[in-house]
Amino acid sequence: MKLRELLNGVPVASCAVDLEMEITGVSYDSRATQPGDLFVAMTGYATDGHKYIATALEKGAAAVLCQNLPEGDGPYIRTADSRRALAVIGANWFGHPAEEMTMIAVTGTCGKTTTTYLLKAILEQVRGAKVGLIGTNQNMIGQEVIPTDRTTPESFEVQRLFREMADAGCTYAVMETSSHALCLDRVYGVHYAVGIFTNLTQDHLDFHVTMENYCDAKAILFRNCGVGVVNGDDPWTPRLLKDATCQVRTYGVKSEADLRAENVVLSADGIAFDAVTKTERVPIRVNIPGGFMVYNTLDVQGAALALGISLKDSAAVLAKVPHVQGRVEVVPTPGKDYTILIDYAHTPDSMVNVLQTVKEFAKGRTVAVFGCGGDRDKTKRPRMGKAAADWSDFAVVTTDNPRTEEPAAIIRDILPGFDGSNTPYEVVEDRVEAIRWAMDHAQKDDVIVLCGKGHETYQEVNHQKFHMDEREIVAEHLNSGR
Ligand SMILES: CC(=O)N[C@H]1[C@@H](OP(=O)(O)OP(=O)(O)OC[C@H]2O[C@@H](n3ccc(=O)[nH]c3=O)[C@H](O)[C@@H]2O)O[C@H](CO)[C@@H](O)[C@@H]1O[C@H](C)C(=O)N[C@@H](C)C(=O)N[C@H](CCC(=O)O)C(=O)O
Ligand SMILES: Nc1ncnc2c1ncn2[C@@H]1O[C@H](COP(=O)(O)OP(=O)(O)OP(=O)(O)O)[C@@H](O)[C@H]1O
Ligand SMILES: N[C@H](CCC[C@H](N)C(=O)O)C(=O)O
Ligand SMILES: [Mg+2]
Repeated sequence: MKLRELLNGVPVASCAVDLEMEITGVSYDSRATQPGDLFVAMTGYATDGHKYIATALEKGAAAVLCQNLPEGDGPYIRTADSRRALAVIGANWFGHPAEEMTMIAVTGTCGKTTTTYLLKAILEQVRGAKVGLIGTNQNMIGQEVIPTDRTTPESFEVQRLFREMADAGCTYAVMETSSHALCLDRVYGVHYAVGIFTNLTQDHLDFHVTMENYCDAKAILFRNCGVGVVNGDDPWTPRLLKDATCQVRTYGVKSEADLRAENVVLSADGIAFDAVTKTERVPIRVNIPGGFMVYNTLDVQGAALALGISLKDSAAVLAKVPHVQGRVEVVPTPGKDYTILIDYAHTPDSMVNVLQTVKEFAKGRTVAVFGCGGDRDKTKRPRMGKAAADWSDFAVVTTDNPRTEEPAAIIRDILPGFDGSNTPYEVVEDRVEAIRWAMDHAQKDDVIVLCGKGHETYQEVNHQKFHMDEREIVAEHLNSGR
């Protein structure tokens, strides 16, 4: 593609390159640069892409787009914001694939992954559509699974995925847009037909610093969508919508929302309620337990309504939808008189939610096995400790993904959450041993909740991922005769 076409829409401050030059690829990481590429240098949080301009040129980059011009002459193009430019370049390179599909984005602290799966099922079954999905567990093109490392990939990869989806015949793309993604322009320039807001509770304050900033990052979505389907019960919603440019449809249980849940019945194996709008009342049943699932169901049905799908049609799909991997997932424990659940609760609010749900229905004790991620918001650690202290009968405090931190130091941050509580706990640093410990000490009718890892089948230590699948650990321990 000609450089001129690739830079269409990118504000260029200075340019020392012939714009008619043919560019054969785009890279933003010098380790992946190929001859003929446009290398985009971005200032980062760990390092600065500008430091790698020389390496990229040595590897054959044809031109460099940057924010700060290096000294001396070179094939340099300067722009004010290279991260934002990368998003525009991605859309140009892949031929604006998002414009070929109906785009739906989900943001919020909890419930994004769950919401995307439920909505994908509805679009497939009601519309008979092929649907693309981008999110934490995996990316999908119809039923084809593409593994992922992050909730929302870098802008260029997002655009690549959109292209693959559109070429494969997807007419809808449903995606999670994390607050990092919105803040770091990973979806800059993408216009969504529908944007969904689930809720806002504490997470990622290492990055956003304040809850207000965190909310304002999520708010970006509502300046880039046609209809905003938002949680009317969430205290952050008014701030979220302050500068919104979309139509707004609210859902909720407590508020006078456009779509409401009435007569809510929670049980150990699911939820039921009446979905109520101004004009109709439709009974809903979903076989996934948890009070929070009422909200996840309402936001999905609100989005489906905005896309022209009736409550009755979405209800029929929701009645049969399977659980989402790693979200309130039951692990088989044949022959045992206790239950084990895997759940992705890794924030204070999600821990309260899942433990509260379990406590309501468990005949025996609710046992929480949990740790906290390293290189993430440290202030959520004691609050996750408090969630376990408040909502479990016994806790096993262990490791999550320590990343570059000392596991013992992370655990030290968690334990003050138990101050003033009578809830007993045991510290077992090694997560495999912690799971075995909980199983060995299980009492009749206990429900052991393995919090935090959900679908993850690895543990990340010092930039390296080691295989660790909680389902396998449980099965192996049972097979070992314990
Ligand atoms: C805080 C954050 O999100 N950082 C992301 C950001 O990194 P960064 O800008 O700090 O990059 P950097 O490492 O400083 O490097 C700067 C530039 O130099 C380049 N470089 C670097 C080294 C080199 O040898 N050559 C080179 O060219 C890098 O490619 C980059 O372009 O851009 C990088 C490129 O896309 C991402 O890999 C990186 O994600 C890191 C790994 C990360 O952990 N992100 C997490 C926090 C995240 O994004 N999480 C959200 C939320 C999850 C949820 O709640 O669901 C997500 O969407 O997954
Ligand atoms: N609507 C909700 N409100 C509060 N907690 C929820 C809600 N939905 C799910 N949860 C809890 O949060 C956990 C994560 O759910 P899910 O993966 O759907 O959220 P997410 O927003 O995609 O998370 P992430 O930020 O990691 O991508 C679940 O395992 C459950 O414990
Ligand atoms: N998307 C979240 C996932 C956290 C999962 C948990 N297992 C952890 O490592 O803290 C994050 O990157 O903060
Ligand atoms: Mg997710």
